[in-house]
Amino acid sequence: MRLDITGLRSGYGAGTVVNGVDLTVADQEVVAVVGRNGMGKSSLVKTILGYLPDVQGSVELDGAQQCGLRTHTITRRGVAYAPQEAAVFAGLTVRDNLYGGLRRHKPDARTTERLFDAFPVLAARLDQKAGTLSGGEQKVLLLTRCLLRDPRLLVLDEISAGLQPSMVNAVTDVLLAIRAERRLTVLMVEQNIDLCLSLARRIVVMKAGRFIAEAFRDTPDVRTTLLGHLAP
Ligand SMILES: Nc1ncnc2c1ncn2[C@@H]1O[C@H](COP(=O)(O)OP(=O)(O)OP(=O)(O)O)[C@@H](O)[C@H]1O
Repeated sequence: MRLDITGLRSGYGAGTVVNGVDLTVADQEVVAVVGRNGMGKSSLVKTILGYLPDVQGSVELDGAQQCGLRTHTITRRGVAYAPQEAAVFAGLTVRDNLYGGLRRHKPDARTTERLFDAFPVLAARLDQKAGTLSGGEQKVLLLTRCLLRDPRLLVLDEISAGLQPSMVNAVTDVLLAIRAERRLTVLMVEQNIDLCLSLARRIVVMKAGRFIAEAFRDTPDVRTTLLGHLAP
């Protein structure tokens, strides 16, 4: 799925937070968005998903306009979103969090096996309440819930936040494998530069609601350049 964003502006009440974003993510491309805290990254992805009410500009998925559509319509078109906050249904079981709302869609068997191999805690605790999982485990529950839906565009907001290093490695491996197998397009907001460089060839830097720089994985010193943009 191709994502085209043009002149996107949004905010909360009178305050503009996303202030003129242009971005194209090609079909099956992975693009990472980095930036310091409060620069509008989460607001950008929430705008794409239809969560913010007052939006100017354009968001197209495979050429079809999404601005003004409700979130459930956008997700039904093949977009899956893992928000920054671990937004699980704490009182429901892990199983119901993973499979609830899937209706007739049957998750791909190979993808399911891969996810349970990577995150054995989910398989082991299918019948326990999701609220009993640790914060990091809840993040991988959200990621797994997204991937079982076989999305065409996966939107991740700081999936690595709160994860221990071994879990970050597992997330990286799973995303690399499933992206290639299921031909996913990925837009990821991320603070972990190493994770960005493992998954994305292109990384854009957001500051005060705009993209101010773009970097490519193969460029010499790209890690240092990106860390420079994140420095206080
Ligand atoms: N619901 C809200 N109501 C009002 N202002 C908000 C709301 N959510 C975010 N903001 C403000 O919008 C600005 C951008 O926040 P946003 O969360 O999009 O940034 P971010 O780059 O994702 O930061 P972080 O990395 O800390 O999550 C901040 O000034 C924030 O306080």
